[in-house]
Amino acid sequence: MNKQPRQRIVLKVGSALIAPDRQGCSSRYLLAIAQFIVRCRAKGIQTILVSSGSIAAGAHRFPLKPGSEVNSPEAQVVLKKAMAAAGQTEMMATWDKFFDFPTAQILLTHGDLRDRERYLSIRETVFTLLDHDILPILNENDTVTTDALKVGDNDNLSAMVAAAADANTLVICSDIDGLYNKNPHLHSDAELLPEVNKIDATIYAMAGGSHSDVGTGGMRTKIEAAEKASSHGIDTYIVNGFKEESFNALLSGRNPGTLFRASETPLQERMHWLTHTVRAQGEVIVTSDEVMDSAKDCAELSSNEVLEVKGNFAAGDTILLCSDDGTRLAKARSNYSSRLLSFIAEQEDPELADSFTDSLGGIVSEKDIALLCKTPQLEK
Ligand SMILES: Nc1ncnc2c1ncn2[C@@H]1O[C@H](COP(=O)(O)OP(=O)(O)O)[C@@H](O)[C@H]1O
Ligand SMILES: N[C@@H](CCC(=O)OP(=O)(O)O)C(=O)O
Repeated sequence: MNKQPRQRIVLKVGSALIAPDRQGCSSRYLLAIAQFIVRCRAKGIQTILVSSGSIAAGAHRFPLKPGSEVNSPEAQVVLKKAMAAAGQTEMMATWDKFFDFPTAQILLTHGDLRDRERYLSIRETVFTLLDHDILPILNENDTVTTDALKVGDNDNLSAMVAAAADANTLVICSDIDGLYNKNPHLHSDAELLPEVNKIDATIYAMAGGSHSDVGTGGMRTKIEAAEKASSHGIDTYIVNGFKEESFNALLSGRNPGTLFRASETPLQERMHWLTHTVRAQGEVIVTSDEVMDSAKDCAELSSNEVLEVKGNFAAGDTILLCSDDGTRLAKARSNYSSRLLSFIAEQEDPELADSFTDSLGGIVSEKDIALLCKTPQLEK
Protein backbone atom coordinates (compact mmCIF):
# COMPACT_ATOMS: atom_id res chain seq x y z
CA MET A 1 0.00 0.00 0.00
CA ASN A 2 1.32 3.45 -0.75
CA LYS A 3 2.99 5.38 2.00
CA GLN A 4 1.36 8.78 1.65
CA PRO A 5 0.43 10.65 4.81
CA ARG A 6 -3.26 10.29 5.71
CA GLN A 7 -3.93 6.90 4.22
CA ARG A 8 -7.51 5.76 3.95
CA ILE A 9 -8.50 2.21 3.04
CA VAL A 10 -11.84 0.78 2.02
CA LEU A 11 -11.96 -2.93 2.77
CA LYS A 12 -14.66 -4.98 1.02
CA VAL A 13 -15.53 -8.36 2.48
CA GLY A 14 -17.46 -10.95 0.40
CA SER A 15 -20.36 -13.10 1.64
CA ALA A 16 -18.37 -16.35 1.64
CA LEU A 17 -16.14 -14.90 4.36
CA ILE A 18 -19.04 -13.80 6.55
CA ALA A 19 -21.15 -16.96 6.51
CA PRO A 20 -19.04 -19.71 4.94
CA ASP A 21 -21.45 -22.50 5.97
CA ARG A 22 -24.70 -20.51 5.63
CA GLN A 23 -25.30 -21.25 9.31
CA GLY A 24 -25.23 -17.62 10.38
CA CYS A 25 -22.10 -15.49 10.80
CA SER A 26 -18.87 -17.26 11.57
CA SER A 27 -15.71 -15.83 13.15
CA ARG A 28 -13.56 -18.26 11.18
CA TYR A 29 -12.27 -15.72 8.66
CA LEU A 30 -13.50 -12.50 10.22
CA LEU A 31 -11.06 -12.55 13.10
CA ALA A 32 -8.04 -12.11 10.80
CA ILE A 33 -9.88 -9.37 8.86
CA ALA A 34 -10.81 -7.58 12.09
CA GLN A 35 -7.19 -7.83 13.25
CA PHE A 36 -6.13 -6.23 9.97
CA ILE A 37 -8.51 -3.32 10.60
CA VAL A 38 -7.18 -2.92 14.15
CA ARG A 39 -3.58 -2.95 12.91
CA CYS A 40 -4.33 -0.46 10.13
CA ARG A 41 -5.88 1.91 12.63
CA ALA A 42 -2.90 1.49 14.96
CA LYS A 43 -0.69 2.61 12.04
CA GLY A 44 -2.85 5.69 11.58
CA ILE A 45 -4.55 4.33 8.44
CA GLN A 46 -8.22 5.27 8.42
CA THR A 47 -10.41 2.29 7.59
CA ILE A 48 -13.88 1.87 6.14
CA LEU A 49 -15.54 -1.53 5.86
CA VAL A 50 -17.96 -2.52 3.10
CA SER A 51 -19.42 -5.78 4.32
CA SER A 52 -21.48 -8.14 2.16
CA GLY A 53 -23.15 -11.11 3.76
CA SER A 54 -26.48 -9.99 5.20
CA ILE A 55 -28.37 -12.44 2.97
CA ALA A 56 -25.92 -15.27 3.61
CA ALA A 57 -25.96 -14.52 7.34
CA GLY A 58 -29.75 -14.37 7.56
CA ALA A 59 -30.47 -17.46 5.45
CA HIS A 60 -30.43 -19.87 8.41
CA ARG A 61 -33.38 -18.02 9.97
CA PHE A 62 -35.60 -19.13 7.08
CA PRO A 63 -35.62 -22.93 7.00
CA LEU A 64 -37.95 -24.30 4.36
CA LYS A 65 -41.21 -25.44 5.89
CA PRO A 66 -42.42 -28.77 4.46
CA GLY A 67 -44.48 -28.18 1.32
CA SER A 68 -43.61 -24.48 1.11
CA GLU A 69 -41.03 -24.34 -1.68
CA VAL A 70 -40.06 -20.93 -2.95
CA ASN A 71 -40.35 -21.44 -6.66
CA SER A 72 -40.98 -18.15 -8.40
CA PRO A 73 -38.13 -15.64 -8.88
CA GLU A 74 -40.39 -12.96 -7.28
CA ALA A 75 -40.84 -15.06 -4.14
CA GLN A 76 -37.08 -15.64 -3.98
CA VAL A 77 -36.44 -11.88 -4.11
CA VAL A 78 -38.93 -11.32 -1.28
CA LEU A 79 -37.26 -14.06 0.77
CA LYS A 80 -33.78 -12.64 0.17
CA LYS A 81 -34.95 -9.21 1.35
CA ALA A 82 -36.19 -10.76 4.57
CA MET A 83 -32.91 -12.70 4.94
CA ALA A 84 -31.00 -9.43 4.47
CA ALA A 85 -33.08 -7.71 7.15
CA ALA A 86 -32.48 -10.53 9.64
CA GLY A 87 -28.86 -11.12 8.65
CA GLN A 88 -27.78 -7.46 8.74
CA THR A 89 -28.24 -7.13 12.52
CA GLU A 90 -26.49 -10.45 13.10
CA MET A 91 -23.62 -9.35 10.89
CA MET A 92 -23.25 -5.96 12.62
CA ALA A 93 -23.31 -7.64 16.04
CA THR A 94 -20.59 -10.05 14.86
CA TRP A 95 -18.33 -7.26 13.56
CA ASP A 96 -18.95 -5.18 16.66
CA LYS A 97 -17.71 -7.83 19.06
CA PHE A 98 -14.23 -7.86 17.45
CA PHE A 99 -13.54 -4.20 18.20
CA ASP A 100 -12.98 -2.11 21.31
CA PHE A 101 -13.92 1.03 19.34
CA PRO A 102 -17.40 1.91 18.10
CA THR A 103 -18.78 0.91 14.72
CA ALA A 104 -21.52 2.62 12.70
CA GLN A 105 -23.87 1.16 10.11
CA ILE A 106 -24.62 2.87 6.79
CA LEU A 107 -27.10 1.15 4.48
CA LEU A 108 -27.57 2.69 1.07
CA THR A 109 -28.87 2.12 -2.43
CA HIS A 110 -27.88 3.43 -5.83
CA GLY A 111 -30.77 5.88 -5.48
CA ASP A 112 -28.83 7.51 -2.61
CA LEU A 113 -25.50 7.55 -4.42
CA ARG A 114 -26.79 9.03 -7.68
CA ASP A 115 -28.55 11.91 -5.96
CA ARG A 116 -25.87 14.56 -5.55
CA GLU A 117 -27.22 15.93 -2.27
CA ARG A 118 -27.59 12.50 -0.68
CA TYR A 119 -24.18 11.49 -2.04
CA LEU A 120 -22.57 14.53 -0.41
CA SER A 121 -24.44 13.80 2.80
CA ILE A 122 -23.11 10.20 2.86
CA ARG A 123 -19.61 11.59 2.23
CA GLU A 124 -19.89 14.05 5.13
CA THR A 125 -21.20 11.34 7.45
CA VAL A 126 -18.29 9.02 6.61
CA PHE A 127 -15.76 11.82 7.20
CA THR A 128 -17.39 12.71 10.53
CA LEU A 129 -17.34 9.08 11.69
CA LEU A 130 -13.66 8.77 10.75
CA ASP A 131 -12.85 12.02 12.55
CA HIS A 132 -14.34 10.43 15.69
CA ASP A 133 -12.45 7.13 15.24
CA ILE A 134 -15.67 5.24 14.55
CA LEU A 135 -15.50 2.42 12.01
CA PRO A 136 -18.08 2.95 9.24
CA ILE A 137 -19.56 -0.35 8.02
CA LEU A 138 -21.52 -0.06 4.78
CA ASN A 139 -23.74 -2.40 2.82
CA GLU A 140 -26.45 -2.08 0.21
CA ASN A 141 -29.90 -1.66 1.77
CA ASP A 142 -31.14 -4.87 0.15
CA THR A 143 -34.48 -4.85 1.95
CA VAL A 144 -35.74 -1.60 0.46
CA THR A 145 -34.04 -1.53 -2.89
CA THR A 146 -35.55 -2.36 -6.30
CA ASP A 147 -33.97 -3.20 -9.65
CA ALA A 148 -34.04 0.44 -10.71
CA LEU A 149 -32.53 1.66 -7.43
CA LYS A 150 -29.87 -0.89 -6.59
CA VAL A 151 -26.15 -1.02 -7.23
CA GLY A 152 -26.59 -4.80 -7.22
CA ASP A 153 -23.14 -5.88 -6.07
CA ASN A 154 -20.84 -4.76 -3.33
CA ASP A 155 -17.73 -4.69 -5.52
CA ASN A 156 -19.07 -1.69 -7.45
CA LEU A 157 -20.58 -0.30 -4.24
CA SER A 158 -17.18 -0.45 -2.51
CA ALA A 159 -15.54 1.45 -5.38
CA MET A 160 -18.25 4.14 -5.23
CA VAL A 161 -17.71 4.35 -1.47
CA ALA A 162 -13.92 4.51 -1.91
CA ALA A 163 -14.32 7.40 -4.36
CA ALA A 164 -16.85 9.20 -2.14
CA ALA A 165 -14.53 8.80 0.86
CA ASP A 166 -11.42 9.97 -1.00
CA ALA A 167 -9.66 6.69 -0.13
CA ASN A 168 -6.19 5.86 -1.45
CA THR A 169 -6.63 2.10 -1.44
CA LEU A 170 -9.47 -0.36 -2.03
CA VAL A 171 -8.93 -3.93 -0.82
CA ILE A 172 -11.46 -6.48 -2.11
CA CYS A 173 -11.31 -9.63 0.02
CA SER A 174 -12.63 -12.55 -1.96
CA ASP A 175 -12.59 -16.36 -1.89
CA ILE A 176 -9.75 -16.53 -4.41
CA ASP A 177 -6.15 -15.23 -4.63
CA GLY A 178 -6.86 -12.52 -7.21
CA LEU A 179 -7.51 -12.19 -10.94
CA TYR A 180 -6.38 -15.16 -13.04
CA ASN A 181 -6.01 -15.05 -16.83
CA LYS A 182 -9.08 -17.36 -16.93
CA ASN A 183 -11.51 -18.70 -14.36
CA PRO A 184 -9.45 -21.13 -12.23
CA HIS A 185 -12.58 -23.07 -11.27
CA LEU A 186 -12.93 -24.05 -14.92
CA HIS A 187 -9.28 -24.11 -16.10
CA SER A 188 -6.59 -25.88 -14.09
CA ASP A 189 -3.80 -24.06 -16.00
CA ALA A 190 -5.10 -20.56 -15.09
CA GLU A 191 -2.37 -18.17 -13.92
CA LEU A 192 -2.62 -15.40 -11.33
CA LEU A 193 -1.92 -11.87 -12.57
CA PRO A 194 0.02 -10.01 -9.85
CA GLU A 195 -0.46 -6.59 -11.40
CA VAL A 196 -2.73 -4.88 -13.91
CA ASN A 197 -1.72 -1.43 -15.11
CA LYS A 198 -4.48 -0.87 -17.64
CA ILE A 199 -8.01 -2.22 -17.58
CA ASP A 200 -9.20 -2.88 -21.10
CA ALA A 201 -11.35 -5.40 -23.00
CA THR A 202 -8.70 -8.15 -22.68
CA ILE A 203 -8.85 -7.87 -18.87
CA TYR A 204 -12.67 -7.98 -18.91
CA ALA A 205 -12.51 -11.05 -21.19
CA MET A 206 -10.59 -12.95 -18.47
CA ALA A 207 -13.21 -12.33 -15.82
CA GLY A 208 -16.11 -14.75 -15.38
CA GLY A 209 -19.04 -14.86 -13.00
CA SER A 210 -19.37 -16.30 -9.51
CA HIS A 211 -19.44 -20.06 -8.91
CA SER A 212 -20.73 -19.88 -5.33
CA ASP A 213 -24.36 -19.63 -4.24
CA VAL A 214 -23.59 -16.64 -1.99
CA GLY A 215 -21.28 -14.48 -4.16
CA THR A 216 -22.65 -11.82 -6.54
CA GLY A 217 -20.93 -10.81 -9.76
CA GLY A 218 -17.76 -12.90 -9.65
CA MET A 219 -14.59 -11.35 -11.08
CA ARG A 220 -16.35 -9.12 -13.60
CA THR A 221 -17.79 -6.79 -10.96
CA LYS A 222 -14.38 -6.67 -9.26
CA ILE A 223 -12.79 -5.43 -12.50
CA GLU A 224 -15.56 -2.83 -12.83
CA ALA A 225 -14.81 -1.77 -9.26
CA ALA A 226 -11.07 -1.58 -9.95
CA GLU A 227 -11.75 0.53 -13.03
CA LYS A 228 -13.91 2.97 -11.07
CA ALA A 229 -11.36 3.15 -8.26
CA SER A 230 -8.36 3.52 -10.54
CA SER A 231 -9.87 6.48 -12.34
CA HIS A 232 -10.23 8.20 -8.98
CA GLY A 233 -6.54 7.64 -8.23
CA ILE A 234 -7.16 4.65 -5.94
CA ASP A 235 -5.05 1.47 -5.98
CA THR A 236 -7.20 -1.68 -5.84
CA TYR A 237 -6.11 -5.07 -4.50
CA ILE A 238 -8.06 -8.29 -4.93
CA VAL A 239 -6.87 -10.66 -2.22
CA ASN A 240 -7.84 -13.99 -0.72
CA GLY A 241 -9.71 -13.25 2.50
CA PHE A 242 -9.57 -16.90 3.56
CA LYS A 243 -5.80 -16.54 4.10
CA GLU A 244 -4.47 -14.63 7.09
CA GLU A 245 -1.19 -14.25 5.19
CA SER A 246 -2.94 -11.88 2.73
CA PHE A 247 -3.35 -9.33 5.51
CA ASN A 248 0.18 -9.73 6.88
CA ALA A 249 1.48 -9.16 3.36
CA LEU A 250 -0.61 -6.00 2.86
CA LEU A 251 0.57 -4.60 6.18
CA SER A 252 4.18 -5.17 5.28
CA GLY A 253 3.76 -3.51 1.89
CA ARG A 254 3.69 -6.70 -0.19
CA ASN A 255 1.06 -7.58 -2.75
CA PRO A 256 -0.63 -10.90 -1.91
CA GLY A 257 -3.04 -10.95 -4.86
CA THR A 258 -3.72 -8.72 -7.85
CA LEU A 259 -2.98 -5.01 -7.74
CA PHE A 260 -4.74 -2.66 -10.16
CA ARG A 261 -2.71 0.51 -10.26
CA ALA A 262 -4.36 3.90 -9.76
CA SER A 263 -4.56 6.10 -12.83
CA GLU A 264 -1.89 8.77 -12.97
CA THR A 265 -4.48 11.21 -14.31
CA PRO A 266 -7.43 10.72 -11.94
CA LEU A 267 -10.77 12.40 -12.50
CA GLN A 268 -11.74 15.21 -10.21
CA GLU A 269 -14.44 14.24 -7.62
CA ARG A 270 -17.53 15.67 -9.35
CA MET A 271 -16.53 14.30 -12.77
CA HIS A 272 -15.82 10.90 -11.23
CA TRP A 273 -19.24 10.87 -9.59
CA LEU A 274 -20.93 11.77 -12.88
CA THR A 275 -18.91 9.22 -14.84
CA HIS A 276 -18.86 6.23 -12.50
CA THR A 277 -21.67 6.57 -9.97
CA VAL A 278 -24.59 8.22 -11.74
CA ARG A 279 -26.51 6.21 -14.34
CA ALA A 280 -28.08 7.78 -17.43
CA GLN A 281 -31.88 8.03 -17.47
CA GLY A 282 -32.14 8.56 -21.22
CA GLU A 283 -30.25 9.22 -24.46
CA VAL A 284 -30.05 12.10 -26.86
CA ILE A 285 -28.91 11.12 -30.36
CA VAL A 286 -27.09 13.87 -32.22
CA THR A 287 -25.90 14.10 -35.82
CA SER A 288 -22.65 12.15 -36.14
CA ASP A 289 -20.79 14.93 -37.88
CA GLU A 290 -20.81 16.72 -34.53
CA VAL A 291 -17.30 17.01 -33.11
CA MET A 292 -17.64 16.69 -29.34
CA ASP A 293 -14.25 16.23 -27.86
CA SER A 294 -14.51 18.94 -25.25
CA ALA A 295 -17.14 19.85 -22.66
CA LYS A 296 -17.48 23.19 -24.45
CA ASP A 297 -18.46 21.42 -27.71
CA CYS A 298 -21.19 19.49 -25.83
CA ALA A 299 -22.45 22.60 -24.08
CA GLU A 300 -22.80 24.35 -27.43
CA LEU A 301 -25.03 21.60 -28.83
CA SER A 302 -28.14 23.11 -30.36
CA SER A 303 -31.60 21.58 -30.70
CA ASN A 304 -31.38 21.33 -34.52
CA GLU A 305 -28.48 18.89 -34.08
CA VAL A 306 -30.70 16.57 -32.02
CA LEU A 307 -32.01 13.61 -34.06
CA GLU A 308 -33.85 11.68 -31.39
CA VAL A 309 -34.64 11.76 -27.68
CA LYS A 310 -34.89 8.33 -26.02
CA GLY A 311 -36.22 7.49 -22.56
CA ASN A 312 -38.15 9.46 -20.03
CA PHE A 313 -36.11 11.97 -18.08
CA ALA A 314 -36.69 15.14 -16.11
CA ALA A 315 -34.67 18.35 -16.18
CA GLY A 316 -31.63 17.73 -13.96
CA ASP A 317 -31.42 13.99 -14.78
CA THR A 318 -28.33 12.52 -16.36
CA ILE A 319 -28.37 11.56 -20.04
CA LEU A 320 -26.03 10.02 -22.57
CA LEU A 321 -25.18 12.02 -25.67
CA CYS A 322 -24.70 9.54 -28.53
CA SER A 323 -24.05 9.93 -32.23
CA ASP A 324 -26.37 8.18 -34.69
CA ASP A 325 -23.73 5.49 -35.34
CA GLY A 326 -24.13 4.43 -31.70
CA THR A 327 -20.94 6.02 -30.32
CA ARG A 328 -21.33 7.24 -26.74
CA LEU A 329 -19.97 10.75 -26.73
CA ALA A 330 -20.65 12.12 -23.27
CA LYS A 331 -22.64 11.77 -20.09
CA ALA A 332 -24.22 14.99 -18.91
CA ARG A 333 -26.97 16.53 -16.82
CA SER A 334 -29.86 17.66 -19.00
CA ASN A 335 -31.34 21.11 -18.54
CA TYR A 336 -34.54 19.88 -20.23
CA SER A 337 -37.05 17.13 -19.68
CA SER A 338 -37.26 14.50 -22.44
CA ARG A 339 -40.71 15.80 -23.42
CA LEU A 340 -39.64 19.41 -23.75
CA LEU A 341 -36.45 18.51 -25.59
CA SER A 342 -38.37 16.29 -28.07
CA PHE A 343 -40.85 19.11 -28.64
CA ILE A 344 -38.10 21.65 -29.33
CA ALA A 345 -36.13 19.26 -31.56
CA GLU A 346 -39.26 18.61 -33.67
CA GLN A 347 -39.78 22.31 -34.48
CA GLU A 348 -39.30 22.93 -38.21
CA ASP A 349 -38.59 26.59 -37.66
CA PRO A 350 -35.00 26.86 -36.30
CA GLU A 351 -35.71 30.36 -34.95
CA LEU A 352 -38.55 29.05 -32.80
CA ALA A 353 -36.30 26.24 -31.49
CA ASP A 354 -33.53 28.74 -30.78
CA SER A 355 -35.91 30.99 -28.88
CA PHE A 356 -36.37 28.18 -26.33
CA THR A 357 -32.67 27.57 -25.86
CA ASP A 358 -32.03 31.33 -25.76
CA SER A 359 -34.36 31.71 -22.82
CA LEU A 360 -33.81 28.35 -21.07
CA GLY A 361 -30.09 27.85 -21.74
CA GLY A 362 -28.12 25.06 -23.45
CA ILE A 363 -29.28 21.44 -23.54
CA VAL A 364 -26.50 20.54 -21.10
CA SER A 365 -24.25 22.83 -19.10
CA GLU A 366 -20.48 22.76 -19.37
CA LYS A 367 -19.78 22.01 -15.70
CA ASP A 368 -21.81 18.78 -15.76
CA ILE A 369 -20.32 16.97 -18.74
CA ALA A 370 -18.13 13.86 -18.64
CA LEU A 371 -16.60 12.96 -21.99
CA LEU A 372 -16.82 9.23 -22.60
CA CYS A 373 -14.17 8.90 -25.28
CA LYS A 374 -11.69 9.02 -22.38
CA THR A 375 -13.37 6.27 -20.30
CA PRO A 376 -14.82 3.82 -22.85
CA GLN A 377 -15.67 0.89 -20.49
CA LEU A 378 -17.93 2.69 -18.05
CA GLU A 379 -21.75 2.89 -18.20
CA LYS A 380 -23.46 -0.26 -17.03
N1 LIG B 1 -10.50 -14.87 -14.15
C1 LIG B 1 -10.92 -15.17 -12.91
N2 LIG B 1 -10.03 -15.14 -11.88
C2 LIG B 1 -10.43 -15.42 -10.61
N3 LIG B 1 -11.71 -15.75 -10.28
C3 LIG B 1 -12.65 -15.78 -11.26
C4 LIG B 1 -12.28 -15.49 -12.61
N4 LIG B 1 -13.41 -15.57 -13.37
C5 LIG B 1 -14.42 -15.90 -12.54
N5 LIG B 1 -13.97 -16.04 -11.26
C6 LIG B 1 -14.83 -16.38 -10.12
O1 LIG B 1 -15.04 -15.24 -9.26
C7 LIG B 1 -15.17 -15.74 -7.93
C8 LIG B 1 -15.08 -14.60 -6.90
O2 LIG B 1 -16.24 -13.77 -6.97
P1 LIG B 1 -17.55 -14.00 -6.05
O3 LIG B 1 -17.97 -15.45 -6.11
O4 LIG B 1 -18.56 -12.97 -6.45
O5 LIG B 1 -17.01 -13.78 -4.60
P2 LIG B 1 -17.16 -12.61 -3.50
O6 LIG B 1 -18.24 -13.09 -2.57
O7 LIG B 1 -15.81 -12.55 -2.87
O8 LIG B 1 -17.54 -11.32 -4.19
C9 LIG B 1 -14.10 -16.79 -7.87
O9 LIG B 1 -14.25 -17.69 -6.81
C10 LIG B 1 -14.24 -17.47 -9.24
O10 LIG B 1 -15.20 -18.49 -9.18
N1 LIG C 1 -25.68 -6.81 -0.20
C1 LIG C 1 -25.56 -8.28 -0.26
C2 LIG C 1 -24.24 -8.72 -0.86
C3 LIG C 1 -24.11 -8.50 -2.35
C4 LIG C 1 -22.73 -8.90 -2.87
O1 LIG C 1 -22.17 -8.22 -3.71
O2 LIG C 1 -22.20 -10.06 -2.33
P1 LIG C 1 -20.67 -10.51 -2.57
O3 LIG C 1 -20.46 -10.90 -4.01
O4 LIG C 1 -20.50 -11.70 -1.67
O5 LIG C 1 -19.77 -9.37 -2.18
C5 LIG C 1 -25.66 -8.87 1.16
O6 LIG C 1 -25.34 -8.19 2.14
O7 LIG C 1 -26.02 -10.05 1.25
